[in-house]
This record gives sequence, C-alpha cells and structure tokens, in this order.
Amino acid sequence: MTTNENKFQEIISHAKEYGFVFPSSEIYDGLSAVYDYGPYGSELKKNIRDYWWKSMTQLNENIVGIDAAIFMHPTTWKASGHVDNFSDPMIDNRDSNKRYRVDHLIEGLADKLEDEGKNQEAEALISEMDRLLAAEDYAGLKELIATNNIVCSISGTGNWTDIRQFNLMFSTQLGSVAEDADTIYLRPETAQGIFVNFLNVQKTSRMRIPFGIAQTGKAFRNEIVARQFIFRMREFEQMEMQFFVRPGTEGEWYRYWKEARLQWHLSLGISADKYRYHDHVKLAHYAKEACDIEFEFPIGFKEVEGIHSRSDFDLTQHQLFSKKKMQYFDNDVDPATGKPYGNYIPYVVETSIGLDRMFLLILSESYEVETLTKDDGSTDNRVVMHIPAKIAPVKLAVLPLVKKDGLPEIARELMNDCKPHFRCFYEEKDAIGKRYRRQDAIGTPFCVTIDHQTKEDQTVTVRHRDSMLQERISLKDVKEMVLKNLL
Ligand SMILES: Nc1ncnc2c1ncn2[C@@H]1O[C@H](COP(=O)(O)OP(=O)(O)OP(=O)(O)O)[C@@H](O)[C@H]1O
Repeated sequence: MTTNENKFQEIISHAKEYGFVFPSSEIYDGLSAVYDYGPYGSELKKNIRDYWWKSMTQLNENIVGIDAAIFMHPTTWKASGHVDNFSDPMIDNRDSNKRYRVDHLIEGLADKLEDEGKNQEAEALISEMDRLLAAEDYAGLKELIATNNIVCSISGTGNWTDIRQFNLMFSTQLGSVAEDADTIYLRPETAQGIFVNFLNVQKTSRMRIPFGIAQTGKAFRNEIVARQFIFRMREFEQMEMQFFVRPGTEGEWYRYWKEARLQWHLSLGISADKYRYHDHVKLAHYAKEACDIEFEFPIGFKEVEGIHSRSDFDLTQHQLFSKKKMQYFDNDVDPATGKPYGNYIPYVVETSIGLDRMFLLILSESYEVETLTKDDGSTDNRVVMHIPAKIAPVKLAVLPLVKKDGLPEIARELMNDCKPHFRCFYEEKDAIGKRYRRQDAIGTPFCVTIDHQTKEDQTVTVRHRDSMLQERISLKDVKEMVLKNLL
C-alpha cells in the first residue's frame, strides 16, 4: 500500500471509531456502497448542507429552494433521456467474473503511468479513451484495453467480454397489486425535480430570468463498481442548482458559475492547489459545455462537483413529453430589435455537487496525525481533525477542571448560555489533556476550561485546536469569541 492509500484507510477507520460514518446495517455485515452517518458525521453533513444552502439561497436573492419528492412520474425519466442513456459501458473479465466500468479500467492504467512519471503517455491514453467514448466506439475501446495489456486485478488476465451498456437506475413498483403496478424509478439525480417544477416556482416566487432553483436531497445509482468508501455510493445526496438564463447568455453564466463554485470551496479555507478543473471532451447527451471541479483526495485528483451548461434540453423534452408549455415570457427589451425578447424556453447552467463527496473532501483535508515533542524530548502523536470552524460538528467543549468546588456549576451556566447558538459539548471525566485529545479527534475548534482562578477573576482558559495555544479570556466573552469564528 502507498502512503496515500494508508492515509485513506486511516481516515476510514477514524471516521468509524469517532462516530462519523458506519457501514450500513453493519450487524448483517454491511451493504455494499451504502453508509450511515453517526452522531458527529450527521452534524458535519448537516453543516456542509446548510453552508451550501445559505451560500446559494440566502446570499443570492435570485435563487430560491425547493424540496421535491424522490419518486417522480416515470415519464420524467423517458423525457430526460435517463431510460435510454443513463448507462455506463461495462466490461467483464471471464476468468474472475468481475465487472468493470471501461473508463475506470483505462484511467487506472493512466494513473499508474502518471505515478511512473510517464505523463505524456497517460494524457495520450486518456484523450484516445475520451475520443472513443464520445464516438461510442466500443470495439475501439476493447482494442485500446487489449493493446495496452490492461488486465483484471483479480485474475491477472486480459480475457475480456465485449463491452455492454448497463443502466444505473433502480426501479420499483408503485401500487399494491403486481399486475396493476407501475414501474417507477428512484431518482438518479435531483435536477429533474427542479425542471418539472420550473413554472410552478417561477410563478409563485415571481422570479425573473436570470434566476436559479436550488435543491438538496437523496439520489440513487446502481453503481457497478462501488468502492472507495463514501466517494462512490449507491444511495447518496446531491446539492444541485439549476440557473435559468436567456438563450445566448449561457456561455457567460457557465463561466460565472465555474468560478463562483471554486470560490465557494476556497471560502472554507482549503488551499487552491488542492483543486483543479477538468474540462469535458465527451459531453453528456444534454450538455453544451461541462467541467468538473476536482480535488486531490488521498486516492488522487477526483471529481467533487460538476458545472454543466445543459442548453434548453431538459425543459424542451418535458414540454414534448408532457405537452405542457415550459416557456417563459421575457418582457425585457432586446436592444437589437427594440422589442421584448418574448416567449422562449430558457437555457440552463447547472452546478451539481455530491454532499457525501464533499464530506469525504473535508475528512481528507482535515485529518492529520501530528508528532509532538514533549518537554523531556520524547515524542507523542495526536490525531487532529482541522475541520473549518463554521462546519465543525461541535464548536465548543466546556470542561470544568475538577468535578467539585463549584466549577461544574459555572461550566453548566456557560453551556446554557452558548447552547442555543451553536453545538457545545460538556465533559467532566478524565484528565484535561485526555479530554482535549478527544475533542481534537472530532475537530472541535475551541475548548474552554473552568478552573479555580475562574471563581476569583471570572476568566477561563481557551485552548485552540490547531495551534494548541492557550489563552486566558473573560468568561463573559466566550460566546462572542466562538460566534466571531463561525462567520
Ligand atoms: N455514486 C455516487 N456517490 C457519491 N456521490 C456521487 C455519486 N455519483 C455522483 N455523485 C456526486 O454528484 C455530483 C454530480 O453528479 P454527476 O452526475 O455530474 O456525476 P458523474 O459525473 O456521474 O460522477 P462520476 O463520473 O464520478 O460517476 C458528482 O460530482 C459527485 O459529487
């Protein structure tokens, strides 16, 4: 295992040990690529979702939110193209019976070439793969796998089947009697709930173009190669925003959101050199332009968010299949004609980020095993999660130094004062150093210790997670100090 793979495994263990993420139904040995979030994980996940929601809806007056159902009329998915097109080319190894996504198999070789410093060869391989995928040339792709001697990691052989398409949607039955029941799908993306509600939202919120609709919620994909922890799950959560614009302005809005979304990531204090854009060569069936924002996970640079210029594809399709007009009347005057722009189907620029992937990004970026040198020269390790304060599961730990002498009462009073404003944690048990370490491991940015001096001068010790520096501040200033750091 490489150092990075080790780090990834350590993060997975840490996430479980400290109540961030558990395998789903673990007592039955888990369910592949499905995970549950524990006490600290569910707080962190909620905080990331809230941070996204606020930045999209509260800070943009022209973006409103919705919360659409997971089940949708089955025709939705015919109109959107998912029934016919939402599939990945797959290939099976005849000796191990293991199934691979073709792009993952080829990317695996490209990663290996990059590790060996053969960057040009890796780039050539990826660009040839993109070309063949765009042309849907499956014989060509199989040939590419063969000429590059790509073998199955289990059997070690290149005994491959032909490449086939595999649809990723989960289906189920709506209705109680099997014969009458309709096949419906668990939504594979949240976007379609926005498109079918486009006019409901536009009319009720009296939005004028350009405007956006944001939504967070579960999506389901029967991923064939589901691995890498919460990076690729079968049930996951998306945070999507569809921005409706006048045709002809989509290029400028695409560039705007491409930049704005990267800035959102950087606003969490994550270093810019951990990010890069990946512009798509092979475009999805609806896209005019598309790119991914990639982050350097311990398993390499990978997509965390997609920005897609989707043209008027989705609304046009829904108009066609539902026979309901999906048009907008624009009474702004076109300077070229001197007349209103009139009726049209808006173009759409979408930003789509996986909440679980963003969660993994935060874990990967925050996790550190620090070696500390003690006064006597010996060393010790501390595991610390440098989670940005504004999304940390717990913001403040309140720790009376001892369980007596009136200190718990003062600590409880502070808890009661802070609790309504942010998540606090109270603990009396164990030596103070041990308590600090437990808070480091879940990423609590501030610990406050109430000691005997507090009774005399109303001051407390604040201990900062990242620097481990301690300072004495007035008891009455604690709440404001924390709040200031959450902005
Ligand atoms: N199986 C999954 N598990 C977790 N998150 C996912 C999964 N599929 C997609 N996402 C998240 O949703 C976002 C938007 O979905 P989109 O359809 O653009 O992904 P995608 O391009 O199909 O992803 P990938 O190429 O990794 O399969 C992705 O950037 C990712 O963060």
